[in-house]
Amino acid sequence: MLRWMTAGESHGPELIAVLEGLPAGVPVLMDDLQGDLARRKLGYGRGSRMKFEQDELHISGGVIHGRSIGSPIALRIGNTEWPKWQEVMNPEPVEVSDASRGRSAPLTRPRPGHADLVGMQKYGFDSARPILERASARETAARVALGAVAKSFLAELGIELVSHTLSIGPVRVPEGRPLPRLDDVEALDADPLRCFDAETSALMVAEVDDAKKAGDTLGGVVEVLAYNLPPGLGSHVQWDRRLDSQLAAALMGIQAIKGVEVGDGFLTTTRRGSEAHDELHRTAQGISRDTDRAGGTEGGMSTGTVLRVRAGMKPIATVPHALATVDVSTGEEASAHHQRSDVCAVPASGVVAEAMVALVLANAVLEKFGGDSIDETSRNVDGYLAAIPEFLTTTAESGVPAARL
Ligand SMILES: Cc1cc2nc3c(=O)[nH]c(=O)nc-3n(C[C@H](O)[C@H](O)[C@H](O)COP(=O)(O)O)c2cc1C
Ligand SMILES: C=C(O[C@@H]1CC(C(=O)O)=C[C@@H](OP(=O)(O)O)[C@H]1O)C(=O)O
Repeated sequence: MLRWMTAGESHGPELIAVLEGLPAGVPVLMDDLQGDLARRKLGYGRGSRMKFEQDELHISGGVIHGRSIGSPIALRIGNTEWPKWQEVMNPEPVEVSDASRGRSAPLTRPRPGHADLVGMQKYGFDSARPILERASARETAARVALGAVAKSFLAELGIELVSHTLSIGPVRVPEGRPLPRLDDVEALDADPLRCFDAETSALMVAEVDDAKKAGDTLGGVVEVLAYNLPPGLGSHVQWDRRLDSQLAAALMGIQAIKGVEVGDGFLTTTRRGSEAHDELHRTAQGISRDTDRAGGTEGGMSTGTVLRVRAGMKPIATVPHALATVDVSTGEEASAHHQRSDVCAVPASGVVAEAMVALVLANAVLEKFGGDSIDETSRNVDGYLAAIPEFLTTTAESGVPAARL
């Protein structure tokens, strides 16, 4: 079983991440992890902090000479902005100097849509600072670094993940466009919105510009695809062993994600049964499906076709044209606090969603196949696949997916 956890505050000295249960022999390379951390900072519409803050990655445990050794992987991501925050966020009781006094002023005008108000009620604070520090999506850097490790494990087994942006606000990729594959990732990352359709991407840029000009923010939908999964990850026998339930929980666990769909999701509910499922056909290579409506799971198990999951992000809560709130220090109506923020962080959420899907899939692979070394896991996968009779095998190209929302 794979377990992971993160710690650290948005303006603290560093983020910490631990991944336990990874077999030995998995490549864990600084370049790969840094590469994904850099991808998470991409995207048109992000705020100024993405430009000046660096992710200072350290591998503190579990890796020797670029390969995992079976012990917990420990990662540390330093916040390069820490010097500015070390008085305000110091774990020791310290005197706050005049230079830091503005930053340490109590935040008493909670932002609707963020964790501020309910966090203050629940944890007994009269300032939103201790709440927003951990509620902030800065924490997703730690999860992306862990996800890069999980992706490396999956890649050793031939499993590949791609994430992309399907919509920003009302601007959507048109129905039916063939979806991106691993070869397209470089082009996707080069696109300002991580959208594979150039025409739609240009409209998305215009939408972000328009929202920014209006002092407003945007949400949208991202999709993660996983290619070359074996059939049978997850299980139908218990609610929490279903692969789709684990994917949904992991995606909903990303800040600001408010909906998850597997395959055609809610669209499926509008169809009749005769048009809702993926019919099976016999071919020379085994069993194939002409459609991919289910998105690669049936009965809570991977079917061996392409996995397709989507996550819907609400618009950023720190709206520059500040929302109405109540100042909790006076009880008076006020405008919510705002200094700076992203206009749109949907492309970054795609990279985070990819990391979360990678962690869930890596866990599901280990649950099914075990292995204390990557060679052992790999042998177990091969043995399982070889034992499936040819007439029951799902062909790799079954149900090639196309864009749908
Ligand atoms: C990558 C990413 C970047 C975000 N950037 C901001 C931001 O700059 N300002 C903001 O108010 N919220 C931002 N958010 C969203 C907040 O973290 C989120 O609204 C907050 O945690 C409350 O959402 P919840 O109700 O889903 O927890 C971002 C979310 C993600 C995933
Ligand atoms: C720091 C990151 O995202 C932050 C997520 C975030 C929020 O409220 O979630 C608010 C912003 O931080 P600040 O309020 O300091 O400008 C974003 O920059 C990051 O993604 O690395």
